[in-house]
Amino acid sequence: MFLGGVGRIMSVLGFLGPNGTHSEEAAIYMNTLLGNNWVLKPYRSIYEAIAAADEGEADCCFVPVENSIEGSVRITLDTLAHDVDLKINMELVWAVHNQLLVKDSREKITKLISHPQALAQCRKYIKMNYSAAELVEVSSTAHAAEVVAAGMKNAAAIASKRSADIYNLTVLDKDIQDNCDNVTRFILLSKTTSSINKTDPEKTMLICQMDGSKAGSLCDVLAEFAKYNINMTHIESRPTRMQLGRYMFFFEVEVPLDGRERLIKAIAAVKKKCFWLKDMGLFPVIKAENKKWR
Ligand SMILES: O=C(O)C(=O)C[C@]1(C(=O)O)C=C[C@@H](O)C=C1
Repeated sequence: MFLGGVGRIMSVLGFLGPNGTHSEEAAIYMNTLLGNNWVLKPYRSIYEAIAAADEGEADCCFVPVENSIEGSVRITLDTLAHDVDLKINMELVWAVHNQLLVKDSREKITKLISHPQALAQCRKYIKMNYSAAELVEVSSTAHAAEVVAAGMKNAAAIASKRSADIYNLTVLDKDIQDNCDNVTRFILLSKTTSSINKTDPEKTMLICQMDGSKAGSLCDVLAEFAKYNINMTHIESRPTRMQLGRYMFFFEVEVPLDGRERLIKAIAAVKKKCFWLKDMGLFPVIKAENKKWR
């Protein structure tokens, strides 16, 4: 927190920088939507943004957790499980529009530079139009735009329209992602579950490890969700980092419309079947208006 222009204490929200990333665009949208006046602070990596919120350098952070084409953002899941003690306050589903940006439109393009997620989201476009181009992965889409703006020869960045404006680049091709339904889920993380958003919670995330050497232990956990009629929206496994072949699970489940009672019972039952369980808190889900939802 720091003192704002009128001497008011303002909250700091960390995001993957530099300015112009999809993360920043989504964070600006959320800031406005919630009527907040948070100061947005760019970090060099998703890990650093999350760590800043955990260590109190930022009050909260806003990071991607899953993309509809490329799947989970593993650094977010792993950091939540292994390195920090944070809660999810809300989820924003954000349409990701990727553009092909150049400094000089007369130059031949032999290099495409972007964040690995964005390169993966545009695979078909790249194959059809730039199959021979070298793919250069960098820390964010906006950083790619920065590099092209700084004069990298024969290079085009895959980044947002906002990046084109900030770094003074030309949009050579619009909406080049493989699917017009390209969306990324972002989560707002902070030390506590607060009343940042007054909307009713719709989901929760649980991270846990069960006895992988015992037959049926995952099935036992899933059976508890089924028993309490709790709908699961996402399941993912990641290494525990302790031993090869040992995994932890990420479950995202819905809060029942008729109340939280069943969910609380289901979580308690699941906990009994796990070595450990991290409850990421209840949170609302907001669909951004930068896409027409079907
Ligand atoms: O590089 C960016 O612009 C980001 O905000 C990161 C990120 C990601 O890590 O998934 C966010 C949304 C898009 O899916 C592409 C990239």
